[in-house]
Amino acid sequence: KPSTIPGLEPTTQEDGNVSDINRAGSLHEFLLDLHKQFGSIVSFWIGKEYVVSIASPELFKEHQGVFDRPPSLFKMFEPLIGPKSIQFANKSDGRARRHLYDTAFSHDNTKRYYQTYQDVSDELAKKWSSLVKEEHVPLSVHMFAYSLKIALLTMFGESFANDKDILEFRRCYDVMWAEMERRLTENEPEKDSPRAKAFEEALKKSSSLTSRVVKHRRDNPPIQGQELIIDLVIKYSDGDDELLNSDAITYIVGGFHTTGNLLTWAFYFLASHPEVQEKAFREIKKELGNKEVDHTNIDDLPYIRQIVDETLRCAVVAPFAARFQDFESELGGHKIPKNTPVIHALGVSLKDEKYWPLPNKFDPDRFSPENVKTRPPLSFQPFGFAGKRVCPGYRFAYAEATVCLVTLLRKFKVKLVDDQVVNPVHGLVTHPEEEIWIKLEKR
Ligand code: HEM
Repeated sequence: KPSTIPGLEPTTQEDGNVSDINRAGSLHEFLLDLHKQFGSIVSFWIGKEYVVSIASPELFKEHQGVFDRPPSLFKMFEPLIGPKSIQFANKSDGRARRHLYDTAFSHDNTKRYYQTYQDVSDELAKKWSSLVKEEHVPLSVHMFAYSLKIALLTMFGESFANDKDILEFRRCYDVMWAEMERRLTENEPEKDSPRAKAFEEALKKSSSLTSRVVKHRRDNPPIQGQELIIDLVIKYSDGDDELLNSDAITYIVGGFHTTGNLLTWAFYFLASHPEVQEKAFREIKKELGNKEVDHTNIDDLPYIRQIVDETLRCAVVAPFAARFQDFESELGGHKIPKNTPVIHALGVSLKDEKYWPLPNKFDPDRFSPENVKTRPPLSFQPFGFAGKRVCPGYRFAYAEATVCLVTLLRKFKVKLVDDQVVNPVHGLVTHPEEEIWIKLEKR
């Protein structure tokens, strides 16, 4: 045993505890069980690799300065985001990229995206208005269309404003993402199999869409201070097109898949908790009247923020992050062998009964100012917490979700279609197993 950390012996030499993870349904559910059994620091084996997982504010604090991410745990996403993606960049390269790229999502720069959030929200509101009464609406289809359009417009610019390209990108993306999720539990497909070919074709098409945007941005550089993430990636990659494509797709994937799911879960919770929906509506009416939400008044909507926070917690939108150190270290009084991946079990800590009684209950009041004061800040870290490498898009996600919620909730009551069983699937991001169907009533 490489350390004194409690946990599992490998079930088989070859797979370690992979069969146990598959049996649990997902890494998140496996970790929920393991931490319940052994405490806030645990160990297990993925194949022949020894892995540690932590899930408490105290242990998170000890890891707060660690930047490097273990490449092995996210390897299966390499075909989609490319080996040179920021996801895999460590040390000075990773830090330099984050330093540059983060400027696109700084507090000041996020202000300029509000108009896009609003325009795309208005488009969706118009579509909802045109639906017939009692029509069944596929919630995640609508939320993903919304979040993809926003991601492409704000990160790639207006040259991607064409709905045909957005739909084409979406189609490619669905093929690629479905293949990535299959690879979590199945082997890679044979080289020339239909599955492999479909993946390659989708990747080629989406890359050619990206290349067109890059050419357009190179030919029409933005004025200083107006750079989007794509311009900063072009700058950093300095002619390395593989890096350029990798980081461009990483930001689109990071920005659209997560927020699409956040909004899907938010509307699902609101539809199943009409009293919360009414309270949100009253706040919007009282604080904004008919005004749009923007950076000057978003803080006047604390209850909407509570709903977003409770959605991130209760749905566990992103269940984990991870770090490693290339030297022997100590954590929770245990020695950690060098290069051991340490999972930050964000999702396990978001369901810790010590801080979240009845953890599966959706209750935005957990985030009232009085209740927030009773918990350590590291008990709620849905965007990660370590090494100045938290999710770069957290401000973006809050603002995008708020504009969408305000625009739609002030115009519609959202209800669930009866008799649905909604089950979460916890991959790298948590999504519903099947489509969630809603009905709309005009206010
Ligand atoms: C509900 C919304 C979101 C959630 C829950 C979420 C969650 C996360 C988490 C947990 C990480 C790992 C952090 C770590 O390693 O400590 C991460 C990384 C990342 N996120 Fe997000 N994210 C969201 C939205 C976004 C948005 C809107 C963008 C783009 C603007 C984005 C882009 C990224 C990127 C590029 C990384 C990797 C950064 C790096 O390697 O340093 N995410 N996100």
